[in-house]
Amino acid sequence: MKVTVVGAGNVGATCANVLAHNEVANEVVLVDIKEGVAEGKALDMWETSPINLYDSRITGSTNDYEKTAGSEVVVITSGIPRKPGMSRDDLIATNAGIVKSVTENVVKHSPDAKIVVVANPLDVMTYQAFLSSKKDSREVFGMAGILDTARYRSFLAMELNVSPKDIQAVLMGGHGDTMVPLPRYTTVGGIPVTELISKEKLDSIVERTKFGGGEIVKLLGTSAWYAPGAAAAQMVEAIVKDQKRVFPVCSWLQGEYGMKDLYLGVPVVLGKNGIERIIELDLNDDEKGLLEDSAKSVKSVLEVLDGMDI
Ligand SMILES: NC(=O)c1ccc[n+]([C@@H]2O[C@H](COP(=O)([O-])OP(=O)(O)OC[C@H]3O[C@@H](n4cnc5c(N)ncnc54)[C@H](O)[C@@H]3O)[C@@H](O)[C@H]2O)c1
Ligand SMILES: O=C(O)C[C@H](O)C(=O)O
Repeated sequence: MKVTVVGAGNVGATCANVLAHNEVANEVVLVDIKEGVAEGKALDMWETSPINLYDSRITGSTNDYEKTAGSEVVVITSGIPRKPGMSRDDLIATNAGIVKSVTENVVKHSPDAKIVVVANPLDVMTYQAFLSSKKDSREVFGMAGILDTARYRSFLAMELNVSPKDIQAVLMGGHGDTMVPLPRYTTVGGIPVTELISKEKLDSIVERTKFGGGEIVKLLGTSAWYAPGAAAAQMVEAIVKDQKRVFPVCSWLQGEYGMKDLYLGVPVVLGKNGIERIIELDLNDDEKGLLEDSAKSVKSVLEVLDGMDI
């Protein structure tokens, strides 16, 4: 079973490495537009197989989509990352065209693939892939919620000095600074987090989470890749192993949460058919207000996309 990762940069290469290392797929194909980069990184990864003891085959290709034919899942990471001082939305002018052409090539060779979009601005790039793929919306979705929730969970684990494994949380909304971590749906080994931490501390962790991407950009001069690559690989694993994992995923809403014709992060069941079910939580008025603000922010970027000639 084959999985393709398009974009052999920081996120794509990390994702491919996790997929091969964890034997999620027996064939991983890495594609990039830059001559030799995907081949070189794939070869370097394959040379770790005798050390790390895996046998997933990993190969690279410079823009030859024939090699991706018949992929079960395709992860689209191709696109420029932001630099300090930029917002994710500033990337739309370059990335919309890249996502469009890559999606068309992907679908031509793997018409049945589930497509996981990673390029930013995430919610709008996922919509672009949906438009360009002409596929069922349950088969085209975006990765952001697993990453954002992981940041939230990791910050809580540091603060409480507990294992991150024991922290469960829900985070919804767009992948921007208006994302909505939900303390009411956050538990530590089954205990509501609000019983273990002061409101002030929890509020500051929620704020840090919302700006978690920017925190890394400021430190590195480019955006994160270890956690994003691992998060995308976790989505691939849920699909190819039909795990029915419950994750926040950027999904096409058709009335859920009172929203229509919009990609936004919501909890879903992820399995072999892609998004198998959207879970609707009974949000309180404050939570609904925050989700609506986040949707508004995504819609303003969608308007930019609508005005573009790509
Ligand atoms: N959704 C998320 O949570 C999340 C997290 C991290 C990064 N991102 C986004 O993912 C994207 C990639 O980030 P990165 O750090 O890996 O960037 P990067 O610059 O390291 O890698 C991007 C790669 O895409 C390739 N590329 C560009 N156009 C292409 C095309 N038409 N076909 C194939 N390959 C092409 C480039 O050559 C480059 O190797 C960015 O848009 C970034 O903002 C999203
Ligand atoms: O912050 C970015 O620009 C990249 C990504 O969306 C992230 O959250 O790490």
